[in-house]
Amino acid sequence: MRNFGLSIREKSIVCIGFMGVGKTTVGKLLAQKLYRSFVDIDAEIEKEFAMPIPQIFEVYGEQAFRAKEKELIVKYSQQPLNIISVGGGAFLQKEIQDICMANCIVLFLDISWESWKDRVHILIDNRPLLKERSLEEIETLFLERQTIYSLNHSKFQVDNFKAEEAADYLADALKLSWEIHAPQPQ
Ligand SMILES: Nc1ncnc2c1ncn2[C@@H]1O[C@H](COP(=O)(O)OP(=O)(O)OP(=O)(O)O)[C@@H](O)[C@H]1O
Ligand SMILES: O=C(O)C1=C[C@@H](O)[C@@H](O)[C@H](O)C1
Ligand SMILES: [Mg+2]
Repeated sequence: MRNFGLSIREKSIVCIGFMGVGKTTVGKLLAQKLYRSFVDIDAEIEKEFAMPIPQIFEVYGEQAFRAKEKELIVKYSQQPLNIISVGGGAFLQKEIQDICMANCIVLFLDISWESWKDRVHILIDNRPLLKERSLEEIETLFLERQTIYSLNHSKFQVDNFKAEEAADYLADALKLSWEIHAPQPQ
């Protein structure tokens, strides 16, 4: 699908960031506030394989997971008016970076390591890449991934925001930027 000519208000918004930062939680709330469709790529992948992510990794391997991740992001990023939450590793793939940067507004949800590490216990069961690692190794992965996420159009620091507050702030900021970008009446 070609989407040349989408205005900034029509472009889909892609939420990127480390596992557990809140892409799914905040992305879903943001979609409600902006009356957009919400797409969670991890959930779409689970639907396609008809099994949860840890099982996909076990049965088909990470490579098959990454291939499906790319296929789905290519599809949804070219549609207008979606809020798309991608998995924490999606932006490691150059083709995904390129297509999202070209077609969408890429929003990096950032969090400090200090805040993130308090969440590890609620995340570990469903994230195969966390299960294999010690806390020190997860911190290394967290820091390495920061470079990947630094490719974005906009960044929001979630540390001191509840999910609902973050979504409210982002919805207001986006609406304001759309007003500013809109052609002014003569
Ligand atoms: N702003 C927040 N404050 C506190 N907890 C939060 C916040 N946002 C999300 N959470 C909690 O953190 C956990 C992970 O959130 P979520 O699943 O949205 O992360 P994610 O970025 O989508 O992760 P993944 O990359 O693995 O898909 C959930 O239990 C969620 O309730
Ligand atoms: O950071 C990652 O590489 C991942 C994050 C999750 O959202 C899932 O996409 C999967 O567990 C891999
Ligand atoms: Mg998620």
